[in-house]
Amino acid sequence: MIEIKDLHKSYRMGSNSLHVLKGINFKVDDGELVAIMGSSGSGKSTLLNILGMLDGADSGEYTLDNVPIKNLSETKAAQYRNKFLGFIFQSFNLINYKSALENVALPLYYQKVPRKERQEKAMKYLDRVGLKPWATHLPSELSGGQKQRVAIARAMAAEPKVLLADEPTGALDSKTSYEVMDLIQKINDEGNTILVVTHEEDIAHMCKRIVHLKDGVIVEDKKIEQVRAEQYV
Ligand SMILES: Nc1ncnc2c1ncn2[C@@H]1O[C@H](COP(=O)(O)OP(=O)(O)OP(=O)(O)O)[C@@H](O)[C@H]1O
Repeated sequence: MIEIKDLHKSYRMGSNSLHVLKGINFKVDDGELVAIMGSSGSGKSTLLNILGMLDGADSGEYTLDNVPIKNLSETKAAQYRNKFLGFIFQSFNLINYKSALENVALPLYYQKVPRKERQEKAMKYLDRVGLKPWATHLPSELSGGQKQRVAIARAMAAEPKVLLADEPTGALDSKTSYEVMDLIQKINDEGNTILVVTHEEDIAHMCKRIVHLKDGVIVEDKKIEQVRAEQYV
């Protein structure tokens, strides 16, 4: 599904350059649930932004679903991003003046899905995350965990091949974090490929594989026995 080879990324700061990713190699197969761990500044978000096609690498190869992501035009990149990738953020990134249902339907609107189908699909995914009764509510009327579940439904609505989650539990208390991880595990059980950036050990152990970044290189990449979140909710 994902393959990256010798990926490098530097940021320019005045006359200085900060080498953030220093030759990253890894492969993610269909159906994996991977935690990307590392201390602050190790390059996790930089890597996720490149995987999410929100930013480009300086050198190296990135192949997503057998498509080489290099030198794509803005339009093509946006098309691939919408088709292949769903995003989940720490701060939910919901639109405050739109209902839960409208938030979930939004990516479908951008994909020009007809209105009726949009509504049906959005409701289906809202139901999938257990929030059908909250469809007409605004984000301000939802708890943090519910907001993240709406964001997960929104990420899933366009039926992407990969879900990329950047600190999805970072703004939540432990119990709510485990509820969100329970949902992420169940979505993964259904065969979806998911990458989760986290600096929390317990959250990483709820994935099936941990990739550990340190100073822009992968220092460890191991499959693990998954801890199920369900027992803590
Ligand atoms: N747009 C940018 N311009 C310049 N430097 C940047 C930029 N984005 C990130 N950096 C720097 O690159 C390094 C890696 O940042 P990155 O956000 O990828 O780390 P991270 O592991 O995700 O950290 P955190 O856990 O704090 O989010 C940091 O030193 C950061 O200051």
